[in-house]
Amino acid sequence: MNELRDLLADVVADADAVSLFSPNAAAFERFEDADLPVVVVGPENAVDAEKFVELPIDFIDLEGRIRFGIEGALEKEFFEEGDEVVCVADFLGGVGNTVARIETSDFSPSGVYDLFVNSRAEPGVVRDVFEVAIELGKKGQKGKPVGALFVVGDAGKVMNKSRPLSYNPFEKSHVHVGDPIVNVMLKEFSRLDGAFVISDAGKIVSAYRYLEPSAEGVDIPKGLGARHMAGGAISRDTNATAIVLSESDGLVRAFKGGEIVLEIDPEEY
Ligand SMILES: Nc1ncnc2c1ncn2[C@@H]1O[C@H](COP(=O)(O)OP(=O)(O)OP(=O)(O)O)[C@@H](O)[C@H]1O
Ligand SMILES: [Mn+2]
Repeated sequence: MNELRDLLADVVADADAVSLFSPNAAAFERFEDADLPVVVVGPENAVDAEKFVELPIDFIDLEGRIRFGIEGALEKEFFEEGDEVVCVADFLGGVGNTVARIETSDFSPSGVYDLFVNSRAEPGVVRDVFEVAIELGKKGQKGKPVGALFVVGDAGKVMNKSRPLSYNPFEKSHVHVGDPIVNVMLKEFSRLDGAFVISDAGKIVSAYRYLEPSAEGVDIPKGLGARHMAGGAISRDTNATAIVLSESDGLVRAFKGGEIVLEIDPEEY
C-alpha cells in the first residue's frame, strides 16, 4: 500500500520533535537513536526519558492528553514555539496505533498544564481535589447527583472574600486532602451548601463558605448557574483555582483566572 505509506510520510515529514504518549520500553527504544528531540508524556517516567512531562491525572480523552503534553513540553522548553511535533499515542485500547502531527504555532494553549503545575496550590493538591470531585461525580451522594465547589489555594484571600453559612466543621482540625478519611468527610459535607476552602498545601480550611468575590469581567458559559459563577469569579478575584462539580450536568470544571481551563465527564473515568 504505497498510498498509505505516502500518507504517513506526509504526516511525519520534516518533523522537529517526537512526543511519545504512555510509551512502553520497546516503543521508546525505537527512538533511542533518533536525531530529533523525543519527549515522553505519561503518568510516570517508566523508560527513564531525559525529556519527560508527567501527567497528573489520567486524561481519558486523547485530546486532553495531547494538550497537556504539548503545553508541558513547551513550558519546559523541550519544544520551541513553531515546532512541528509528531505525537505517537494509544487510542481506543490500541498501543502506539495513532500518529498525529501538531503544529505548535497554531496551537492555542488551554491552560491545562498551568492549572496543575503553575497554580498557587501544590500540583498534588490540585490533583487530589480533582480526584475527589471526579469520584463524587461518579458515585453521587447515596446514588443521587451532587454538586460541589472546591476553592484551592490562596486560602487567606478566599476567606476574606467569603462568609460562613454555618459552623465550620474543619475549624480546629488539621486535615489534608488526599487522606482517605478526609475524602469521606468531603463527600459527606458536599450535601450541604457553599464552598470548601483548601490551602496551598492541601489543608482543609473551611466548609460551608458563601463566596462573595467581585464577578466583574467574569464570563461563564450560559446555562451555568451561581455555583459556577462563584467559582469562576473567585478564581479571577484571587489566585485560587476553583474546581466545580455540577449537580445538573454532572461535569467537573476547573476555573483559573476566571476562565474554564478543563472540563471532564466523571462517567468517562
Ligand atoms: N456564591 C456562592 N458561594 C458558595 N456556594 C454557592 C454560591 N452560589 C451558589 N452556591 C452553591 O451552589 C448551589 C447550586 O446553585 P446553582 O444551581 O445556582 O448553581 P449551578 O452553577 O447551576 O450549579 P449546578 O450545576 O450544580 O446546579 C447552591 O445551592 C449553593 O450551595
Ligand atoms: Mn443549578
